[in-house]
Amino acid sequence: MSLRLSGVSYSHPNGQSALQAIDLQVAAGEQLAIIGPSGAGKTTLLRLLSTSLQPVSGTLSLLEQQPAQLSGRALRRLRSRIGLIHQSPPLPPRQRVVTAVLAGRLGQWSLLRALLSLCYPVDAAGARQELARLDLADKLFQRCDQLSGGQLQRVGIARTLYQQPDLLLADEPVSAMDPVLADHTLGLLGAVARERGIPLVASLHAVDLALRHFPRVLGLRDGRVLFDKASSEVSQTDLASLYANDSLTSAAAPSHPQAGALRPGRC
Ligand SMILES: Nc1ncnc2c1ncn2[C@@H]1O[C@H](COP(=O)(O)OP(=O)(O)OP(=O)(O)O)[C@@H](O)[C@H]1O
Repeated sequence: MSLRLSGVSYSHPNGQSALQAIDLQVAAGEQLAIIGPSGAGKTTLLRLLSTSLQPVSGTLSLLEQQPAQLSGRALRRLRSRIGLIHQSPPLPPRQRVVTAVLAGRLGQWSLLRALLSLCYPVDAAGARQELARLDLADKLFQRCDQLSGGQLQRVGIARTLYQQPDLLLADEPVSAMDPVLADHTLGLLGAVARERGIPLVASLHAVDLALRHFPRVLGLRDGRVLFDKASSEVSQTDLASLYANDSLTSAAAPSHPQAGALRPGRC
């Protein structure tokens, strides 16, 4: 099993609980979308899976290793095998796109090669190839601060694909893209994961994209798994329960008599 969580809980340092008793298993080659309302814990879960956070309780196993038990060096090696696509990629504004993409392999290169790559692109052809798959080859030598939000998101994706990870994670990877690009990009991520036989786990706000591109969907609400099933089995009732917002519904109730239609079980 590529990824296994047993009874995993996480609270932020200020005491805010974000995840409670999560059980989850994802096998090599599986593709899972995480959906749920704002604040449900989707980003927190992905940060645990990328080892940037540690569970406060429960056990987490990634690529057959338990991050909590690894030495600093072994943890760095594990991290170099996990690719996380960020909603807003943390790219230095003045950095050239080619350098940003090549940085995907910094964790795998020798110190000398990594330093060289920061000064001079050691594999511009490789970076161009990844960018071309995202229709961005013409931006190879442009600066990151000269790109749109959707273009930056694609540079972040090219960087993670260039990394060639064994576990592919994505946090709202297409939130800044138009519908056609979003569809193309999710199709590409799915195809890459399939070709390489690696797991893909992505959080998405666009439920239609999650259901269309992912065979399995996990609904997260208030830090708990509400459902985890084949996308073909996700019902309108599941979605109504997942996204029910009692405070918005009751706030709207006095002036909008129809607001009751938003309540679970009425859709
Ligand atoms: N750094 C932090 N410190 C304290 N609480 C946090 C922090 N980051 C997130 N939280 C809280 O943890 C919970 C889960 O947040 P998380 O960002 O994982 O949700 P999300 O499902 O990704 O939301 P969104 O869809 O809005 O991005 C929320 O209650 C949030 O307020």
